[in-house]
Order: sequence, then C-alpha cells, then structure tokens
Amino acid sequence: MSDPLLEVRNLHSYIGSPRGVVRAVDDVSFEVAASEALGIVGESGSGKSVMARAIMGLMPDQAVQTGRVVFQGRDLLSLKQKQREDVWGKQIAMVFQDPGRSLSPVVRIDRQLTEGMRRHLGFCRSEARHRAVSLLAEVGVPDPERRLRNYPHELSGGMRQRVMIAIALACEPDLLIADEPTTALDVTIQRQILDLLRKVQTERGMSLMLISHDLAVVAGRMDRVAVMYAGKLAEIGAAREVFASPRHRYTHALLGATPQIDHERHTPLNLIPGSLPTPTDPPPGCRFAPRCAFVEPTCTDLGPVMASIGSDHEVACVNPAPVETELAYGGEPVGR
Ligand SMILES: Nc1ncnc2c1ncn2[C@@H]1O[C@H](COP(=O)(O)OP(=O)(O)OP(=O)(O)O)[C@@H](O)[C@H]1O
Repeated sequence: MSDPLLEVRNLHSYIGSPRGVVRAVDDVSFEVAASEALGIVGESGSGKSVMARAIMGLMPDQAVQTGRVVFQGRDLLSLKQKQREDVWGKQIAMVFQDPGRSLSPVVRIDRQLTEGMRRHLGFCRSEARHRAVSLLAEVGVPDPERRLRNYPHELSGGMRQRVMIAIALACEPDLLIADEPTTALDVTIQRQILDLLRKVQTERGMSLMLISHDLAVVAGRMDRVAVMYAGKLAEIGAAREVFASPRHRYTHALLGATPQIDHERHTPLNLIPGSLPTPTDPPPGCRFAPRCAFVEPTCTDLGPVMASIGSDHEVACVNPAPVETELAYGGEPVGR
C-alpha cells in the first residue's frame, strides 16, 4: 500500500466511568488508503463508535487516548481543539446513526447545509446555496430548491439521512466516517442509503469508513473489512476474502449467526453463546476465548498477535479457522 490516507497505530481509548475504566478501544492498528472503502464490523459494545469518535477527536473529557492517528501526515491526537475543528468537515466528515438527532430541529435545511461551506470554503451566501442545490440532487433528494426551505421534521427519515450525507460532503472531505448510518431507517431505505454512500465514495474518489454491526451488508459494499471484538481488532482484510473465508473464530461465528437469504424459513441461527466481556475487566489473552469453541491454553496464556495470512488479510487468532474453498456464507452479494 502506498502512503495511507489514515494510519491508526496502537490506538487506546480508555474511558473513566463509575464502574471503573472502560477499555473501549485497546491497542488497535489499521490503515485506510486514499479512495478506499473500509467497513468496521462488530457487535454492539465492541468499540466501533468510540474508535470513530477518538479518530475525530470527539471523545468526552473523561476519556484518554494514546497511540497515533496520522491523517495526511499529521497526528490528529496531538492537535489542539482549534486545529481539530479545521479538520472536521473539510478533511474528515462524519455521518451519525440518527439524522433526527444530528440535525437541528429549529434551523432550515438551507442554513444547516450552507454553514460549513461558508465557514470552511469562504463561499458567499448565493454560492453556497447554489452548491447546496446540486449536493441535494447528488444525494437523491427530489426537488432540492424546495427542500432547502424545509425544517428537518418535514422530511422522512431516509431524506434526513440524505441531507446529513450532503452536509458531510459539502466541504469535499477526503474521508467520510459513517457510524451505523442506517440503524434508524427501515430495511429498503437502509439499502438505498448504503448504496448511495458507496456511489458518492466511488464517484468522488473519497475514502469511506462505514461502521456497522452487519458483516454481510459491509462485505458486499466495501473494499476491505475490519472486525472488532471487545475493543480489539480480530481480523482485517479484503472484504471478499474475509467474507468468503473468515479465519478468526469470532468472525466465523459471527457469520454463522447471520441470517442467510437461502436458509429454509425457521432454520435456527447458530447464535454465539455467552456475551461480550465486561469492558472494565476483560479476560486475559484473546477476549473471545471464553466464548470460543476452539479455545486452547495459548489463547489465554499468551494471547494472539495480529499476523498476516495473505496478501491483504491479517488475523489475531492462535488457532485460525481453516481456509474455505467455497463461499461459506450467504447474505448480501459480495464485491459489487
Ligand atoms: N461515554 C462513555 N462512558 C463510559 N463508557 C462508554 C462511553 N461511551 C462508550 N462506552 C463504552 O465503551 C464500549 C464501546 O462502546 P461503543 O459505543 O464504541 O460500541 P459500538 O461497537 O459502537 O456499539 P454500538 O453498535 O451499540 O454503537 C462499551 O462498553 C460502552 O458501554
């Protein structure tokens, strides 16, 4: 890989809480290349959102970040608040789960969409408005001139998320981070929004980090995928390969627990027994070991290290699953 756009090295994000110190992100390293779409997948509580917020510098005061988050050669963790604000929107933009909560209910779409352009790009009002119309058209909002005059509550959930994406694109960021952008939407709209994100990412040659709990959704639309478990990175690699031949026992189990389109109705899912470890007191070694059917003493004694097992495939597992020779899992089509 040539110089990555984003390089996350040994990132730790620990949060003080009444229950103790939450080790939400614990020594995570990965890279995102320019124009690449990376999916970050894991169950609820695995640390995906904290990681995204730590990269953006949006963590609360009681959180401590260590490691390096190098973006276009600058370590974002060492920036002062004012310098960080210059990065937001212009270089890295973020789309959150719930557009209803991210948009201000009392401000028209027009102002919410043009504010960043005026501030970061120095556009005058009419320039920003003109661009706002074309951005809304780009993200599939019909009748954009009229929509600019609307308040968020006058739009459907799907339209609000399209507006959020337009706002995120307004200052031409090099990286867009979308944190579960479709959770609040119904299934058909979810697919449209995910396809839209992939479309704008490809057309603009921008990088995309899409966070989701659904590996099948991510694997079908992203170039690469990273799987997180309990604050750690379990596996990372080309989406097609991770999906077709998952090697970490957790990824394997996660895919086995994913509903498949060709399953007979009422086929029971292979749910993963147990639950995520307590984030204030994770088990030693591999954090998945207490739930893993293939656990061996080394898993808890020494624990795994991330190791390369292919040209673009790394796994942190002492006893990885064997290579699959055929597509192992159904779900969304891979590699569109
Ligand atoms: N402000 C906070 N204070 C204390 N603990 C927190 C805080 N924010 C997150 N956590 C904890 O950090 C861990 C990781 O949370 P995070 O939200 O990153 O998970 P996630 O994988 O994004 O899950 P979800 O898909 O549900 O958003 C969890 O144990 C969570 O309870």
